[in-house]
Amino acid sequence: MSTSTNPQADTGVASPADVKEPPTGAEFLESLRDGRVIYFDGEEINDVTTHPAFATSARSYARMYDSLHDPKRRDVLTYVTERNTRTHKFYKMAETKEDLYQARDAIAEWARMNFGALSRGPDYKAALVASLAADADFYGEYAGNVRRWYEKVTDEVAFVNLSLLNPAGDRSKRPAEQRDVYMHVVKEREDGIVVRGARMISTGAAFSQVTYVSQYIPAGGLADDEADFALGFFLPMNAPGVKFIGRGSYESLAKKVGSPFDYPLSSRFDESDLGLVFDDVFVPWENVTAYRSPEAVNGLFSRGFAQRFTFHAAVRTAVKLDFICGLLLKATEMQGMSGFRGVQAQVGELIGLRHGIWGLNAGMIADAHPGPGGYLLPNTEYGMQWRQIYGETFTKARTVFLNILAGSFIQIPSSAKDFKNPVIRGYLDQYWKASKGTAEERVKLMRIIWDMFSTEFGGRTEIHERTFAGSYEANRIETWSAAEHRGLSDQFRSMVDECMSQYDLDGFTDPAWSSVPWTTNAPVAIQ
Ligand SMILES: Cc1cc2nc3c(=O)[nH]c(=O)nc-3n(C[C@H](O)[C@H](O)[C@H](O)COP(=O)(O)OP(=O)(O)OC[C@H]3O[C@@H](n4cnc5c(N)ncnc54)[C@H](O)[C@@H]3O)c2cc1C
Repeated sequence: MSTSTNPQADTGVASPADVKEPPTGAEFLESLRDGRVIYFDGEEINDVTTHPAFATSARSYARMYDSLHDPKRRDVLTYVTERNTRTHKFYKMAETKEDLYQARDAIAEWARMNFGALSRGPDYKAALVASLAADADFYGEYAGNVRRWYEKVTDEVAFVNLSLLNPAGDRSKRPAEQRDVYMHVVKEREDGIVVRGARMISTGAAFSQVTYVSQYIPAGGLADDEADFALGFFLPMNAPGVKFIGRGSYESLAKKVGSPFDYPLSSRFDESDLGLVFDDVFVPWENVTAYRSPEAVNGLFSRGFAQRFTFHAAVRTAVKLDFICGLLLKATEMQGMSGFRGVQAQVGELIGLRHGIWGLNAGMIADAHPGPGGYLLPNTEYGMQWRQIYGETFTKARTVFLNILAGSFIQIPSSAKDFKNPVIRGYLDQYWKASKGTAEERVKLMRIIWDMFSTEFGGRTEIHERTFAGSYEANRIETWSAAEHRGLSDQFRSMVDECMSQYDLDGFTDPAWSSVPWTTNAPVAIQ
């Protein structure tokens, strides 16, 4: 990898020492050719950089890596660590609010490159490794592994895949009753452990360089007697016995039935969601961060990861809402609707929802609080609220588009080829045009909106935005439990106690009110 002069090490001392630069896009793509096993469409594939289901989306991530070297973007995106490595700013464990502002801007810069479509770039996993490292001592004998993996992932800007959820299986049963499905340890060896079972979904797995596996049991966590399931470890994507099972590819669908003009998002921002099977996989001790410890595994979420991942997600989704607002503004202007009061009210409502997400993110920084290791965590409460409202916000946005654009969605010709046929084009140019825009411009815009909300890619987008950060119920239960743990609920209760202490059966107890004579025959003015 290339080196260059270091202008801005985070030691604060300008140093002429050589900086280890991040991977380029080409180096990133090369790293994915590691022989990993992905089952897709009835076959085993090993090279996602050439396979039609993944290759174009892989370039969207490569572009992000290249941007780390772009002189126009580098200062917004990167900082230089004390190890003299250049990396994305969100890997930094925040010491000041300024660190969080800088992280916000770096996350937003990357998110704008894909219009908020790629939810799990390497920066999302920075939320994970930095929260682990800030809290390394919590992992006891594995603290050294936690620190070493943090440094490795940070210095290499490694794309980490995160797998926390068990397959749907039978939700009425505890993990111990589902050993045949849920991943757990089956053997302890001198040099490591052997694990077996499956995991639900890993977004971005096809493009990741390493997997982190732990456990998240919504709204409660693992019990003490479920230690076989209480594991945390890093694993190379090509570890023997690891099998990934892909869902349908929207990129591949776009290639089969259309063109980038027809599927402008599906065709290049399909971030992939792969199921994971561990077919007796060996994990060496040096990769383990938690072993048979429900306490360590349950702690991951609340002790930093929840705060940092919701911070990342709030920025990414706020950028996405910027884009969605732009789509709505352009579509309503193009079709002569923007002067209608009812339309203005709906556009205004959507813009307001967008403000709400940016505002929550600003609150996460303004009201950041100390977390493990003394590092600053984005505010817990605003992060929890982002989890609750963003899914509904996305669905609301979709509803606004359906209400306003209605039949325009369907008045989209079958493919870009129609514009290339002079006979069809003649009719389209005449009858498919908008009040402000040619037929081609109008269809081009409608195709983005349709892809955002209503293609197979759009359907996946909605379920993703509603639940990737937890189920509807878990998101709300955890807001309640965080309020209990952080003393907020006691504050709420004490306000009620104060109110109730101001009067009793004999009247007001507080002199502010009790000093006024209480007359039961006070006149009631009726007008
Ligand atoms: C597109 C997408 C990408 C994802 N990417 C990732 C990823 O990269 N990594 C990862 O680890 N996970 C990922 N997930 C998983 C995601 O975190 C979960 O889907 C989410 O937490 C919801 O879990 P679930 O579908 O298992 O819902 P469940 O937990 O099954 O809950 C669904 C509903 O069932 C009910 N319910 C379930 N269990 C109980 C119970 N015990 N008691 C009472 N009621 C119950 C509740 O009403 C709940 O709202 C992804 C999900 C999606 C949709």
